[in-house]
Amino acid sequence: TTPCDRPAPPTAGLSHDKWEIDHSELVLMEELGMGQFGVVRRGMWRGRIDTAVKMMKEGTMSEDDFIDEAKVMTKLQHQNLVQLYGVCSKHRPIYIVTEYMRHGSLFNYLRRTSPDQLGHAVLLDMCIQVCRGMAYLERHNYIHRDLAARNCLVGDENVVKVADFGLARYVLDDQYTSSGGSKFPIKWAPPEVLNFTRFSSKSDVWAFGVLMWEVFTCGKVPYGRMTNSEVVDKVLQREVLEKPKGCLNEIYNVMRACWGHKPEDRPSFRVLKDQLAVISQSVL
Ligand SMILES: CN(C)c1ccc2c(c1)CCN(c1cccc(-c3cc(Nc4ccc(C(=O)N5CCOCC5)cn4)c(=O)n(C)c3)c1CO)C2=O
Repeated sequence: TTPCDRPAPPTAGLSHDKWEIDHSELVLMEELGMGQFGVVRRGMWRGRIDTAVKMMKEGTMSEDDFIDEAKVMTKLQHQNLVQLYGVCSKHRPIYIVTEYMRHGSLFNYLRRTSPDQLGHAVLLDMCIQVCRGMAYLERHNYIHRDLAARNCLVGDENVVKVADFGLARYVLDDQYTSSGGSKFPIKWAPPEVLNFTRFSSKSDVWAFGVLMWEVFTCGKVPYGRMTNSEVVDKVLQREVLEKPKGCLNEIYNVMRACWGHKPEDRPSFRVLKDQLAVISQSVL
């Protein structure tokens, strides 16, 4: 009998775990930039699906731990999260294959897009989209650990999605992972992270407040040219970022709520989402 008549053996498909992508199904294209783990290129998957492919540079990532985590990450699905499609882990370098976002990072998009195209309604909507993605992660007890405009991506019609959530745990470069390191995201870190590297969804909320400041300044660098140790002193002395020029008081008040000194002083993303929706409907 032809094989298609016989029912597939129960093990069919299990050998190829569904998060495992076959190299032969990917056609690599132009470089998109350089990340924590090395080069990222655009890729075409199965002839028609636009993807971004991170090619893991040796020694940049704890690979086995990540491959275990990839199973969990592929299950995190939301319209404001950059979707992890899967990994090519059968040989080195490992590939991480995700959804492709045409306009690149939110930070660069804010800086290169003219101000008249970025009215306050658009800026607030971008913050609301990031907040929706983060509220989904919060609901799934998933901590980003490096939320910032540089780690969000922009698609068509000003769609914004949160990217690279949870990857900070797999970076091997201790200049990035230790709070004293030159690459640690000090300007997005709350007091309990500066003092004890105690990450939580409430430390993500602090970072979200800084991301809102980045958005409403159209891509300025928080605390300007201050050194990391100057920023640490300011934050521990409860000084916060100033109101962006022209920013509505209601919107700045939300940023300041995200910068509550203690984690319990800060709202959850769930509460933030509702607060931002009210502002969006009433004043804009
Ligand atoms: C540990 N943490 C927090 C990490 C780990 C790795 C990475 C990051 C953080 C963030 C940076 N990063 C990284 C590096 C390189 C690419 C991507 C990256 C870039 C994309 N898209 C684009 C599209 C266009 C352009 C572009 O060149 N332009 C210029 C012309 O006008 C349009 C925009 C750039 N990127 C994209 O879709 N993904 C999914 C990832 C990403 C994001 O993924 C990483 O790979």
